[in-house]
Amino acid sequence: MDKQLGIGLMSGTSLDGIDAVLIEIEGSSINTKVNVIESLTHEYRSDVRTAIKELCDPEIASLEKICSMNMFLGRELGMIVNELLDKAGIGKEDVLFVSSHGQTIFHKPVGGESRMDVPGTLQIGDLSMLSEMTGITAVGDFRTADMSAGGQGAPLVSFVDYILFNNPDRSRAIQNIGGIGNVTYIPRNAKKDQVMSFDTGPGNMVIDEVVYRLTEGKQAYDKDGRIAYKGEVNKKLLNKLMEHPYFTVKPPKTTGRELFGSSFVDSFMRDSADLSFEDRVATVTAWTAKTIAESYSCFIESSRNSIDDVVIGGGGSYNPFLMEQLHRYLPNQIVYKHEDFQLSSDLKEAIAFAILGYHCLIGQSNQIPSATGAHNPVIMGKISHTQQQAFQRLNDLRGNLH
Ligand SMILES: Nc1ncnc2c1ncn2[C@@H]1O[C@H](COP(=O)(O)OP(=O)(O)OP(=O)(O)O)[C@@H](O)[C@H]1O
Ligand SMILES: CC(=O)N[C@H]1[C@@H]2OC[C@@H](O2)[C@@H](O)[C@@H]1O[C@H](C)C(=O)O
Repeated sequence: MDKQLGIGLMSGTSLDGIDAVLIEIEGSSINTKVNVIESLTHEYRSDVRTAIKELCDPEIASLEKICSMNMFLGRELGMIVNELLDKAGIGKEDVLFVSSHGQTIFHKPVGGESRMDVPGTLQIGDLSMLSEMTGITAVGDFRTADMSAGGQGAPLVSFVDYILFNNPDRSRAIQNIGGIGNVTYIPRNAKKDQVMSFDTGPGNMVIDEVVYRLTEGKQAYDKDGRIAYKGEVNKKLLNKLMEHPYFTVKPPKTTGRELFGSSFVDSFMRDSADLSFEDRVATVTAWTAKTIAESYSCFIESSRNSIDDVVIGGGGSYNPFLMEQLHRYLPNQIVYKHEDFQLSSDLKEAIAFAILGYHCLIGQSNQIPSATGAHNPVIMGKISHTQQQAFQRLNDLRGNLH
């Protein structure tokens, strides 16, 4: 089959904005080959970020605002795709698909007591709007398919980590530090069903919120760890933070703003009231690193499993204080960044969702049940065309597949 052009869009839980990447893709599953052609990052305006953050809080979110934001983000995604194509000098008629993660506003991987209280997840940024704005087939809404098969609906990037990092001689933990942290563990020479994955806990989410509050909204994150470097880690508070019940839950497990969002930071602010601004930031940053390292020793390392390499990605890899702490807590592993493997930490998830979307279109499973806890493999994703020509391009590809 020929190489195809596709676009991946990632709007992650840190709410920093939207990453867009134009790729060339060929092959499938473990033989997938990807080449990045162009990319861009669109930062959310602060009013958009605040509005989305409100939608993540069930106490203040309204149905009307969720519906409007779904269409608004679909339009934003469409504008970004059109901008990316202009930048690359490529016309929509040459692009097979755009695959979008969507903006998670709620994620509940485990149900409750009542019959109707089943697991659910919602990623907004409407696919019809995206397809209509671009004239390209849009793919998205991946997580519900995994949940339908009994999975946690995350981490989905595990499928792509297995393709990119599987190695005959090295066992690897691929660690994303976005809003939330998640890891994919790939033993040496792993078969797909030996891959394990789970959310380790907070990524930058708590650091960002603490910085945002203490700078009264002037700073959205601790750029280059500058604030943390000026502080000291408070051991007593660090140990108290480690007592959060999420860290004792066995994988597969996922989390989000529901556990580590506003209410969590409210209690952190109370518990740390007598510390300086810098000490508070240093402590949450060290804690973030420690949760990652301890999740490996509790849930990955055993008499059968060991980790040779840790490969850090996501925005947290740009925070040197956080990276130093990770080195400190992981003395027995070689700690790399995605860039050491010629992959941009910023773009990795957008590339990953392009790969997931492509597999959906060609009808191949794009998920690893042992990673998400699903009982069987599924093809994740939903497809929207809105325009005849977009549908026709996909139909031609499918004709070539047979
Ligand atoms: N130079 C930097 N110094 C410190 N932190 C940084 C730097 N650059 C990025 N970050 C952190 O990375 C975050 C963004 O990370 P990323 O884009 O990986 O998150 P995401 O994709 O939204 O999250 P997720 O993977 O959870 O969905 C920012 O909010 C910030 O905290
Ligand atoms: C529900 C949701 O959006 N989860 C995200 C979040 O952000 C990081 C972590 O928690 C991860 O498990 C997941 O995203 C990545 C892209 C994934 O599914 O692999």
